[in-house]
Order: sequence, then C-alpha cells, then structure tokens
Amino acid sequence: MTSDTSIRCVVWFGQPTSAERAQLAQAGWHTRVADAGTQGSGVGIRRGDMVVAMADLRSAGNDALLEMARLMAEQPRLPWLALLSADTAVQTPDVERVLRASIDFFTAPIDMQRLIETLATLAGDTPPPVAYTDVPGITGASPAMMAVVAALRKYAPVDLPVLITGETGTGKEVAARALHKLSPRRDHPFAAINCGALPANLVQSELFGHERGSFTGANARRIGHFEAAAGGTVFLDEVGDLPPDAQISLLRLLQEGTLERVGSTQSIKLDVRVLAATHVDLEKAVAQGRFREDLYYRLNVLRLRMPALRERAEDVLQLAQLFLDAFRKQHDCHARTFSALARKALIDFSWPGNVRELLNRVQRAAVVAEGAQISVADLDLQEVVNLRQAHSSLGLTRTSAERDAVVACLRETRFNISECARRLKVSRVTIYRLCKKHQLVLEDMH
Ligand SMILES: Nc1ncnc2c1ncn2[C@@H]1O[C@H](COP(=O)(O)OP(=O)(O)OP(=O)(O)O)[C@@H](O)[C@H]1O
Repeated sequence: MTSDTSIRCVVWFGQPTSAERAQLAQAGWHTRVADAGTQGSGVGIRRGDMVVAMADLRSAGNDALLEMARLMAEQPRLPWLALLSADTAVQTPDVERVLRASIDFFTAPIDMQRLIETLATLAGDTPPPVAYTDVPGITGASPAMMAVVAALRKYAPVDLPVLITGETGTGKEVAARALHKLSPRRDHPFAAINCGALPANLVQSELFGHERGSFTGANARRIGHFEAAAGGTVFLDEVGDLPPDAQISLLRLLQEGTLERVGSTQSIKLDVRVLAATHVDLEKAVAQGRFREDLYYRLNVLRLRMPALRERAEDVLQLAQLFLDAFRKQHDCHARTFSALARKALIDFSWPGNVRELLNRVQRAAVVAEGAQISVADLDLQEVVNLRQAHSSLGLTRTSAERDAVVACLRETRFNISECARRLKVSRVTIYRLCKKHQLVLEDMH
C-alpha cells in the first residue's frame, strides 16, 4: 500500500529517453536510472514507496541481459516490466527468462499510454470493477449478469416471493440480499436461513418459535426466525430440505400471512417477504412427492436463475482482481496481479464451485504467491494448462495426419483429384479445400 508521503518510482535498468522520462513525470512517476551490473539489490527502495522495475532490453548487450535475469530472480517481489527493441531475439533463453519474470512487456516503439496505464494498474489506481452501485454486492458486466441485475431491479419493489435457482456458489444469497437492500423493506431485518442445516426435530421451533413447555427442553417462550424478521425479508436457502410439517406452516404463512408457535393455537399476524433458493431440481422433488406442489407454486411466483461462472467467462478476471484487491487491503501480500498464463487458466477453468471457488483459490494464491504476480501454480490450476497443451498437441497431430494422408493419396493417384476423392471417400471440392487448408500447391508436388 502507498501512503500520502510515498513516492511512485520506476527503477529503470537501462536508458530511458528524455521524452519517456518526461511522460512518466507528467503521470506522477519518478524515474531512477539504475545499472543492473553495479546496483543489484541496492536500488534504494523506501518502505511504503510504490516501485516498479523496468528491464530495458532495447540496447542491452549479453552481459547486461544476464545481469538483468539474475536481478529479476533476486527481486521476485518487485513488479517487473520489460522493454524490447523490434529486433530483440525473444527466443533466446536469457530473454525468455526476463519475459517470464515480467508482468508485461512492450516492444519499441513503446506505447507510453499503455505503459502508464499498466503502471497505474500496478499502483492500484484502476477504477474498481463495475459494481452496480444500486445493486449491492453484485459484480460483473457479462450479458448474463446484466440480465440478473435487470431482474433484481424489477423484482425488488414487488412484495412477492422469489425463487432463486443456480448451482452452488453462484451468488444466490448475494442476490437475495440485493433484493432486500433494493426493496422498501431495506431498513428492516434480513434473515438468511439454511434449511438443510437445521436439526430435523427443531425446524418448526427454529422457524416459527415455541411456547414454554411445548416440548422437553423448551424452558422459555422463544420467537422463531420469521417473527424476528418482522417487516423485513427471510431468505430460505435449500428450501427443498424443509420437512413436510414445516412446508405446511410455510404455506400458511405465504397464503394467510399468519403463523403459530409450536405448542400454541394462537395465530400471529406477520408481515415478511419470503425469498427461497434451491440448487436441486425442485420440480423433481414435487414429482417425487418430497415437496408440496401448492407450496412450490407459491414460492415460484417470480424466478431468478443465477448463471454458473463458466457461462460468464467475461466476469472471471474482474472478480478475481476484485477478490485479490480486497485481500490485499486486509493482509500483507506481495501479489498485485495475475500472470498472463494464470489469466488464461482462470478463463479456461470450468469452476464447478463457481464464484465461491474463485474466491477461495484467489485468496489461497495470494497467500502462497512469492512475487508480484499470481502464477498458475499458485492458483493450483496446472491441470488446466496441461489439458490445454494436450488438446493443442492432439489438434496438431490430427492436422499433420490429415495432411500426410492427402499428400500420400495425391501421389498414389498421380494427382488425379477425382480418383483421390474417391479413395478418401470425400468430394472433389473437399480435396481442393484440404489442399488450400494445408497450403499444398498441386503444381509444386509433381
Ligand atoms: N456477483 C458477485 N460479486 C461478488 N461476489 C460474489 C458474487 N457472487 C457471489 N459472490 C461471492 O461468492 C460467495 C458465494 O456466494 P453465495 O453464498 O451467495 O452463493 P450461493 O449460490 O448462495 O451458494 P450455496 O448454494 O452454496 O448456498 C460469497 O462469498 C459471495 O460474496
């Protein structure tokens, strides 16, 4: 974190041009030129300063390059950026090492605007991810999330039950809280109850309360969660787990707006809005007789489906950065961003545990990451990368086998396209298409 007195400094290993220095100064960055060979770790970093290191390879000779790679290995906590000339040989091992250790790289002519934007991101200046100010807790700008936000705005002021569906960790409770906060009930209580976690013999008393002496251990009158939330909203998570007697009581509350405490026959009038969530197929539970059909219709007046994270890949990076930034505010952690490979893995992963899993993985990665960027290994997503590589090498194998088969058949048929098509059991047009795809020029092959 930077403080008011901290400075923003680019420690430049190499030679910045005066125009580059001037533009950085204008953006609030002080440039300190350092010599990789002599300065090593003594770059004069003050605690609290925001420092970014620049590995300028544009005119670096072999020795400077080696020094730079060594320095980067020694200073993994510094965020490094690399500058390349148009003819830097990027495939050489030393340049590769530098690029791997860099958060980003820029090729001459340097796009100073992008460079300054990157510095601002590293300093934490980027505007927070799109968080809908009037829809608290909801982040994401994907079309699927926009649809959710539109539904939340529409449903919030209507005093009817909402059935929220979606896989585990998709944000059903977040959506329920948003509905409450956007509704006229916002100044009254919000109670979230996981029906699956209530002890079976106490569900009725937990939800609707009990009178003194109504069962063994009921030493005093107790009001239940519904009464405690009077005037507000009750969110019933895993509503499909409610036992039959609690289903009847809930139906009565929804139909007549009344409840009875366990051990009492007195009806109590109550004003609460009920939101319910399920990650199981409630229709199936109705068909199997495990859930009352009349209650299902009462709860399912308005329906909201929370999309799985894999359906909104656009949101993954935004959420990941949001979770990392939030973690950094609370903990001393070096990680500021994600490596390019880690970003790709985050997008490619299927996220069976949805947003909750993303949050957990990012927090764990932030703890274990050694440097400024979170790697694939920190996220424990190495398998995703391996799978992608396996797919791409399978693709390459298929492509080269296809090319070989076409070339062999063309040779055998003495470049008779009709005969080749007949033997490969494809049309003549397909043979021409395959020749084009594999860049086979028929005249060259004779
Ligand atoms: N759109 C979002 N923006 C920011 N954080 C989110 C979002 N959606 C979910 N989260 C976070 O993900 C975690 C899981 O969300 P939540 O508990 O609402 O999921 P759920 O669908 O109710 O899960 P379950 O079915 O397991 O009860 C929470 O920490 C929540 O804050």
